[in-house]
Amino acid sequence: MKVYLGLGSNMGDRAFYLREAISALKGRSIRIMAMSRIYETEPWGGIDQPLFWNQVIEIETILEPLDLLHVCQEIELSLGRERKVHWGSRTIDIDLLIYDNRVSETEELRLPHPYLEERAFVIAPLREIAPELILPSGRSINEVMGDGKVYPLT
Ligand SMILES: Nc1ncnc2c1ncn2[C@@H]1O[C@H](COP(=O)(O)OP(=O)(O)OP(=O)(O)O)[C@@H](O)[C@H]1O
Ligand SMILES: Nc1nc2c(c(=O)[nH]1)N=C(CO)CN2
Repeated sequence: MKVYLGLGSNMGDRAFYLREAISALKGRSIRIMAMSRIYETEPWGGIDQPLFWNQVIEIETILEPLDLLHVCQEIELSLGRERKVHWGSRTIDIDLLIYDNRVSETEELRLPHPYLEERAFVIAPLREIAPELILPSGRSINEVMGDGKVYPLT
């Protein structure tokens, strides 16, 4: 199944956490198919906190959505992620953005990710690796967040 994951870090060595998270995903029935560049982004959500580094990856996996979520959560924990402030600082956050054409409305797992189209820090890197993507809403990736000002590091 084709899945897009969103990664974010705004604590400590952000490059290290992004790299380690991606390398931890490998081999757990997950293949990395594409990786965006890293984008340095203003915190979204109204909390005053350090700049984020964000990245989106495309993976191929046989894991079911909840199993994949649990793998991501284990990796977050192993990299020192602590749940404190909602939308607050974190060493690493791994979100399931899109899982094939699956829709899920449970509290534990919402697919597609509920804020997908409002977050330039997700849309810009996603557009980089999937420029032809049609989002689950039926809108094309180029129609959404065209005004979001986020830039890759390199
Ligand atoms: N698509 C999804 N990807 C990751 N987690 C999800 C998803 N949908 C629901 N969740 C649930 O969201 C809960 C809270 O996640 P988390 O603490 O990472 O929130 P957050 O990063 O502060 O906010 P956001 O979910 O808006 O990025 C998790 O326990 C998880 O079960
Ligand atoms: N720029 C940016 N802002 C955020 C991010 C993130 O990854 N990048 N994650 C959040 C919690 O989900 C809240 N705000």
